[in-house]
Amino acid sequence: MVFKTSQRKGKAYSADLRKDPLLRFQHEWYFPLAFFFGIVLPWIIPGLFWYDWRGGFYFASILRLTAAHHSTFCINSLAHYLGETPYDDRHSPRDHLLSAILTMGEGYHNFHHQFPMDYRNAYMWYQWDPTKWFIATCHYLGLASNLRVFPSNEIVKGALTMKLKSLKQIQDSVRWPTSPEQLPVVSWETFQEESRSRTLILISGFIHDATSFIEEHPGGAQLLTSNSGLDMTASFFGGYYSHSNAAHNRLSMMRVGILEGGVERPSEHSTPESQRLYIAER
Ligand code: HEM
Repeated sequence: MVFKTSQRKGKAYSADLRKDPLLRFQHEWYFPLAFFFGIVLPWIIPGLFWYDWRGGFYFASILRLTAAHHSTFCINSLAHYLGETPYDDRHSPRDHLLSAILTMGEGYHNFHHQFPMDYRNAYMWYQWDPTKWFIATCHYLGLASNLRVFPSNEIVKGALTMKLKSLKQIQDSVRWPTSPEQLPVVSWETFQEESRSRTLILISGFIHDATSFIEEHPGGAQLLTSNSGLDMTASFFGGYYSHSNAAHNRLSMMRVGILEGGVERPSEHSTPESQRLYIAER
């Protein structure tokens, strides 16, 4: 089972998925399961309970499947065609109310790509995606949990109780990245030592503490933990995977220090010969 990232280099770490017996079962039996649950089951339920075999086949099975597929396909066509790109114009996803409704939750697509963890799917309350309103309501009623919201869950709760906070309060609740002047300059030795007890990743001369992000990393925990104490600048910028602007924003909030000299120091044991061998092995 290989989970490959589309059009970009690098593979997501998927050992955890491969270990899950339910996922393995689904992967191995994908086509029979899709046929049974997508076509047969919705067809036979109206037939067995209401003796409506034709209605079950045409409406519950085929029409429902067609509508579900078309709304899914809208994400890759309409949601990348209609509307504006207010959060990032480097990529093609766009924000539009029509596609927000048709795609059932992915519609404010530009926002969604920039802030994938934010289930509101837009910044201002009047832009909120209809299906995300549903999720937010469930969350507020205690029926959905463990949702991560940027900038803060409180804003969703406030809006739902019709007590919208002022823009000033919203701005205050956002966690801004630490500015370089506030960060300590750290020696290579200290960086190495500290990276043994927590996950510290060096990117563009900044040391980032990714410990609290490990479980959330879409590329897998292992790519962070096994690279603690290393300079991952090239990997982060496309050598392994070209991260989105959203990822760059997340990264800037994890800064804990600046490396003295800015770049990884070559190991004292590193010789031109050993470097050649290392490259050949990989
Ligand atoms: C603290 C540093 C890092 C942060 C904050 C971070 C954040 C993210 C985020 C937000 C994504 C989702 C896609 C996107 O928005 O681009 C992502 C995906 C990914 N990251 Fe990272 N990342 C970090 C370090 C790394 C490193 C060092 C590697 C590789 C050695 C890596 C490999 C990947 C891969 C392969 C994916 C794609 C997963 C997939 O969708 O299949 N990341 N990362």
